[in-house]
Amino acid sequence: MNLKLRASQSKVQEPVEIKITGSKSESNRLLILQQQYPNLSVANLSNSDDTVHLKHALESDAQTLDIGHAGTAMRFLTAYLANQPGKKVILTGSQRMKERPIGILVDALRYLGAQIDYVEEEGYPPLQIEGKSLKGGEVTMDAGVSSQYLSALLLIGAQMENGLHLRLSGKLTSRPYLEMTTTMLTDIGLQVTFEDNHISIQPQKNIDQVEVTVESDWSSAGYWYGWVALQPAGYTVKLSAYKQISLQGDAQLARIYEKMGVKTRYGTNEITLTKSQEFEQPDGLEFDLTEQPDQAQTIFATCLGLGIDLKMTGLHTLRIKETDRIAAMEVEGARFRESEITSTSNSIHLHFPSDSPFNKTVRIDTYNDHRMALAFAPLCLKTDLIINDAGVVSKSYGDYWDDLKLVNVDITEI
Ligand SMILES: O=C(O)C1=C[C@@H](OP(=O)(O)O)[C@@H](O)[C@H](O)C1
Ligand SMILES: C=C(OP(=O)(O)O)C(=O)O
Repeated sequence: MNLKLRASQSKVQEPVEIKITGSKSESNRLLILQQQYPNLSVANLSNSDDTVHLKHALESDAQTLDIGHAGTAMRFLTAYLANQPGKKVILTGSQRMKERPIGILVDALRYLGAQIDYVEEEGYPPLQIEGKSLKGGEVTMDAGVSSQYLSALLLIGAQMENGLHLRLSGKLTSRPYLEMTTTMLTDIGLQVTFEDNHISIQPQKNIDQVEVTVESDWSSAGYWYGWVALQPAGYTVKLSAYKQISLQGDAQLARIYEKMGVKTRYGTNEITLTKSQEFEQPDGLEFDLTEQPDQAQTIFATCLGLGIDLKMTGLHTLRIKETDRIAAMEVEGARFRESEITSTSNSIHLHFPSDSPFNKTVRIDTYNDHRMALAFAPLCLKTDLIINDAGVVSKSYGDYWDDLKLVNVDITEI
């Protein structure tokens, strides 16, 4: 499905209210925990494809489980299934999933006694997993490639006879996601400590009855920050259901987007985003996104729209996500207006030699990456925009196109 988007900058009006589905990161952790601790109940689960895939995989008796493009589901299921005696499955995913490394997690699980074999290429899915009752204990893992490997192991930590003592080596990446995991474990009643580079989880097979409500997805809120940033002063939208104190690292969007003129007001379970009257556009911005990797495309598209020079660092995980996101930004970003875009293995620079106009109609590819479509869509405020394979958004935010219609974006299938 290819979509054409047209929009004009809105007059200041009564704010539209958008309700965004639950966080996919919180939901995916809770599904794995719920399977091991049936006393846990969950409200406001994400309706994203990734969460639905994980839920189906956990409920399935099939011998082959295909989790599509869902990276966290792949990593979390690998650890979970490895600790399920009697289970024998092949865990696989999309072609891209077969290119996303998993060796660090498999090595750690094997070290703890797991039976996992590579079906095709060493270090990559698909995996053949024969579940065992793992004893747990001490293990060291490289923390610099993906925090998902660490979270995967932590989620089964308390179910192992000796618990888990995890030592992190290297420079930790995506820290807020790891802290989300340790906090959630503590919140449901498990004993966890996280000091320096050492995380310990005490063994515990059962918990008391507890209900957790998933906060809405802050990564999805990012596209609304981008949308508001490109509007005239005074423009407002309301998003629910959000809290000021969040488990999600992307809640830092409120601080990040102040620099692009968006103010955040926190209400009861909602946030109000307003384009500031006082905003003076900076010539250039610089962000280290080691802790908010999923916002790279969003910030890039906003700066492209506003004409702000941008330097983003800390992007080393982007090359192994749904697509090589640094390469995708470089190629697709260049379609909008004259600019210089350069990159390294872990950074991207956007520079405007002059105040260049937008090309009349722009068509972008999305590379099976939801965040390419989600992040670039607000640029329809600047030019008529055609998004190829726009259905990709369902990986995290399937209601996006309907929500954009609420703010008067004219969307047609072409
Ligand atoms: O644990 C999680 O829920 C996630 C961790 C991050 O991955 P990395 O740790 O690989 O950067 C993030 O990019 C991903 O969207 C979700
Ligand atoms: C990187 C992402 O997801 P995953 O790694 O779970 O596929 C994402 O949603 O941006």
